Amino acid sequence: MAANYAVERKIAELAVRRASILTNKTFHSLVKGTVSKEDKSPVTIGDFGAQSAVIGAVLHAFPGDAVVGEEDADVLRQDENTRTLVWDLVKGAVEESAALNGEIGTIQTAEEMMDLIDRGNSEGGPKGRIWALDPIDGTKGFLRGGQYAVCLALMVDGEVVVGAMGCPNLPVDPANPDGERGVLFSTAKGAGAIQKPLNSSLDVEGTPIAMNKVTDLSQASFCESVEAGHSSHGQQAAIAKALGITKDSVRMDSQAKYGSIARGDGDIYLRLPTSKSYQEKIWDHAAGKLLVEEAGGVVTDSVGKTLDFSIGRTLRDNKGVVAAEKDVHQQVLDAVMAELSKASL
Ligand SMILES: Nc1ncnc2c1ncn2[C@@H]1O[C@H](COP(=O)(O)O)[C@@H](O)[C@H]1OP(=O)(O)O
Ligand SMILES: [Mg+2]
Ligand SMILES: [Mg+2]
Ligand SMILES: [Mg+2]
Repeated sequence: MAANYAVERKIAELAVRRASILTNKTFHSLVKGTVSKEDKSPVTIGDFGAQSAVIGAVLHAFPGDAVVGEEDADVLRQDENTRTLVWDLVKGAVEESAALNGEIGTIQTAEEMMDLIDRGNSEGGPKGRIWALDPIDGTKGFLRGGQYAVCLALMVDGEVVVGAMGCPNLPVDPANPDGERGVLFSTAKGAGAIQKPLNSSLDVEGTPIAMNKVTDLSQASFCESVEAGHSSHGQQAAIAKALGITKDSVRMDSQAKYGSIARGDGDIYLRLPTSKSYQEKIWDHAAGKLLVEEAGGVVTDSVGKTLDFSIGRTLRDNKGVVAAEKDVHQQVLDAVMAELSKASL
């Protein structure tokens, strides 16, 4: 029988939830009011804190696993002020989440916190159990008070089998954008995808999510990056035109885009390369890709190749992302390839 990874999925949910408590606190205590300054530290603090909160939980449950995490603790080891700030936040979030989350491993000292952050140093690869972690995905969104996500996935022998994503600023009900915020998405291969409020009690199963069935592509809508440097808005507009799409794109930062289309809030996510040299990172796509697939979608790169998570910390053999409901993915991909063939990238 195929493994169902139910325990890993549960731990991933709890880990991401603990880190989301921390990033939320970081925003409210440090970021607000500093956004206009050229000060990167608030987001850096959130990144470090969230990485230790997640890795601590993952390795408490699965001590033999490896982790590919975006950050390392070099700065914290050198800079005592930043270290103290991060440690205060981590201590607080670990205590606060213990009541909500049950026992997912404490973090006792600042040293232990830094060691946990540095356990994210796996080189990835095709063998064994490797977690991919983006402690704050969408740093620009985080600083704006917009969308960002804590993203965690488990890969086994190079294949993504579990994904969890905390989106603290995403409305629970897309039809009620001013209502409760904070969504936890999770998925496991073959088991579908769910969402639940981030602050749900432990026994809440969550609501299954599914992509919209698109019968007429001209009625579809795109979810795209806010940042023009991350995905070409001009080419996206040309592709929309070729497909007869007239609805405005929904723009948001981070992998919340994958979560949004997975729950039918938007239909298509394109990431169109803006430079030849940028290599997408595995932690920027692993959880989101499985969420979309388990909600009825297909995810490829911009020439139709599957995303290859087995070759290290990056997706260096892939260019861009095309995510859409499975029955229309090919049609969207054809329009993408036609448009990109016009460019000299
Ligand atoms: N030139 C680039 N092209 C594509 N993605 C990028 C580029 N530079 C940074 N990113 C990554 O895009 C992700 C968020 O993009 P978006 O919110 O637009 O989808 C982040 O993970 C960010 O990395 P980083 O986390 O290092 O900032
Ligand atoms: Mg990222
Ligand atoms: Mg990040
Ligand atoms: Mg970053």
